[in-house]
Amino acid sequence: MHSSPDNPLLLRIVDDLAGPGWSQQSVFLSPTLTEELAQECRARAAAGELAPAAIGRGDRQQVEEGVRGDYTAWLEPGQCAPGDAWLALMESLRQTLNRELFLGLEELECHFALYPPGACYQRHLDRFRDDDSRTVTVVLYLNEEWQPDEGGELRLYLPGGRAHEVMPQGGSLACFMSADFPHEVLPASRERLSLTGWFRRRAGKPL
Ligand SMILES: O=C(O)CCC(=O)C(=O)O
Ligand SMILES: [Fe+2]
Repeated sequence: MHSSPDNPLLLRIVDDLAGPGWSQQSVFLSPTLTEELAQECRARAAAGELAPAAIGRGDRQQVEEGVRGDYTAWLEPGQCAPGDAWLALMESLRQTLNRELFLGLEELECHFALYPPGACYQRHLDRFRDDDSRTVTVVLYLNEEWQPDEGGELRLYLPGGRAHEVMPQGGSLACFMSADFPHEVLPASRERLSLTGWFRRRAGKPL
């Protein structure tokens, strides 16, 4: 798939990542595709295909619900049509980021995440101590008609002690440089669905 240099949403993300390093797009994906992805996530949950998310890596992986209470399943190419449409759009974003910012992003790993009511993900960085390949984080939200009093915000910790909160509204997108922004997911009063991806460089490459 070739990149689409004219997609203004992708160029806005490029500008934001080049500037402050993070981007919030409130209207990123069509309601139709958003709902199809939400249905795929719910179908996988109903089929028992979502697993409690672990923290850490390799043999140090462990499930700690108080730290991270979501359930996840990887999205791979060829699994479902809406998933493939999403991966194609992310491929355009990858190529645009490489062309404009020379990030050298080589691949995307992507999972559905379901947070039951009350689940959270405490403050963390999307990088492992022994692997710095995750370079850009991208989160698409799949929740129809999210209300401000339902919680579940992504809280991004910005330089200078400030924070920015993103409501997990369906079709909206949060994107940030993985190494630079500690963040957390606040508990919500309803189920919270998302599709989270990380653009990776080859492990061990200097930044
Ligand atoms: O769902 C979100 O808003 C962020 C999830 C997250 O931080 C992660 O999976 O690493
Ligand atoms: Fe994260």
